[in-house]
Amino acid sequence: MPYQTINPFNNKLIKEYQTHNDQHVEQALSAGHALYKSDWAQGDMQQRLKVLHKLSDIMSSRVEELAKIVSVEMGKLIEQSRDEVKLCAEIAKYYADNAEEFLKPVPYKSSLGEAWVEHSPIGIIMAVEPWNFPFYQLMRVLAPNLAAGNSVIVKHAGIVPHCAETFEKLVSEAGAPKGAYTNLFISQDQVADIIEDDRVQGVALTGSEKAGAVVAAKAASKLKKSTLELGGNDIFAVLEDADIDHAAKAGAQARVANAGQVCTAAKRFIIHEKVADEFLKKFTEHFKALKIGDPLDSSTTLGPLSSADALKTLTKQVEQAVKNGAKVHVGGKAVANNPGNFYEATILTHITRDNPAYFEEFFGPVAQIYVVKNDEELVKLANDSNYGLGGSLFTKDMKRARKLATQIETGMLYVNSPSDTAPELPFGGVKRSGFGRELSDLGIKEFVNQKLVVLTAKS
Ligand SMILES: NC(=O)c1ccc[n+]([C@@H]2O[C@H](COP(=O)([O-])OP(=O)(O)OC[C@H]3O[C@@H](n4cnc5c(N)ncnc54)[C@H](O)[C@@H]3O)[C@@H](O)[C@H]2O)c1
Ligand SMILES: O=CCCC(=O)O
Repeated sequence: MPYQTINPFNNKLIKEYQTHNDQHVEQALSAGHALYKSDWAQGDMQQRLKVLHKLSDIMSSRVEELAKIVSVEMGKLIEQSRDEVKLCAEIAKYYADNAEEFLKPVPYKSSLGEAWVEHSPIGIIMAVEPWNFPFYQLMRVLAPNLAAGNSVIVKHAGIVPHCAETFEKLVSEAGAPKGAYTNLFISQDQVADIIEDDRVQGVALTGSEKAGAVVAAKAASKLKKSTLELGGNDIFAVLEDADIDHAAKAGAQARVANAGQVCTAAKRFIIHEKVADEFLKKFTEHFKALKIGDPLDSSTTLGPLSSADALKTLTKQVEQAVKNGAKVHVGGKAVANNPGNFYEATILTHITRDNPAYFEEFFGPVAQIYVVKNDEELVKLANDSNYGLGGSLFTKDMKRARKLATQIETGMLYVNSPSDTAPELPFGGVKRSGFGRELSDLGIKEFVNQKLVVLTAKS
């Protein structure tokens, strides 16, 4: 697998990276394991939290430089890249400030004696990460695991090596010792070898269903725990009492942010029939007003897809959807005569259940519109999905919103806002969107030994 930086705005190759061989892999495993056995991991956690504080400060002070690396490498609009870097700094600070509280021993009342559960590190965690948030995905794994005392080895996506290398340098500059965080430019076979190694005790993957199934199966074959953050086909439901101006604007943003390449992007718009025409009209206006261009130009509102392959996949998906009866309301093809990976902001209607598009995740600026008569139909359609990641719901009736939120089968649901993320909120899904949680107190407890100690009456 090549590791290359190609600017998606013009498809110019910027740099190719040398891959790591098995000797490099062994060095990473030895360093990570030695660190896990050392006072760094087993001793006072303050030394680790200090590194996270420093990492947060470094990222906060270098937002512009880091954001530019993201935008050039995978095409994210510069303002969104800045937000990603700031979010990383917030996550590092959040765990620096809260990890001690999260990992303090928890007492249990028991007739057997004084009992508590303490939290200790377990060893090396192998992380496999995607390109769509090339710093944030790394921070979601690094921050809680560094705080907990686990060593992290990362295989990032082949199209974001500059981000991968830069993040490793940032962690090192913040004072993390050798072995705390190692980036490897390796193949899928090497990932499998690492997962097999006894020094590795956990596997975290964010990416596609296909990659998740392979990597989790490998982890399971060696009886190792994994967390999977996979794809989504999130709903964006608009009820008849919603503020339609607000919903249409938020919906457009929720579909096209990061050029639509977000796991929790709004993908299936489910609109109550009484407001469907009004919503579609306003939503379409927002799509038509989008301006494609250089992600580094702050007036651009729709950037390129991350790679030529991503553009090819999305183009095929829309063609296939149309062949199976979907109607193109607006957009519907790659932007003509452009050297970059641009796809038109697209709205599809008339998608029936026998259309493959009904169950597929479209990783790009393509919205699907469905119209329903009532809440029962809404819930049925929302839950008729193999995925269950996030979703959002627009209504003024909070009683109805609470009821619907409970009925919809997802790991996350936002009312009157697009899906969002924050260090203190658990992130993850159900069904084929994966299992386990990142961020918050739940995220830091995925890869720790929750060890019971009992001082019995005989002690
Ligand atoms: N739930 C979440 O938090 C979340 C976040 C971001 C992206 N995603 C999902 O990720 C997908 C898009 O990302 P992608 O196209 O880069 O996904 P991908 O699965 O192709 O790649 C993700 C990572 O897995 C690696 N990989 C792929 N197959 C592998 C294998 N067999 N063994 C080892 N490593 C392997 C890739 O090289 C990359 O590093 C979408 O489905 C999106 O919804 C989910
Ligand atoms: O693509 C997945 C991550 C998106 C998010 O955390 O907001």
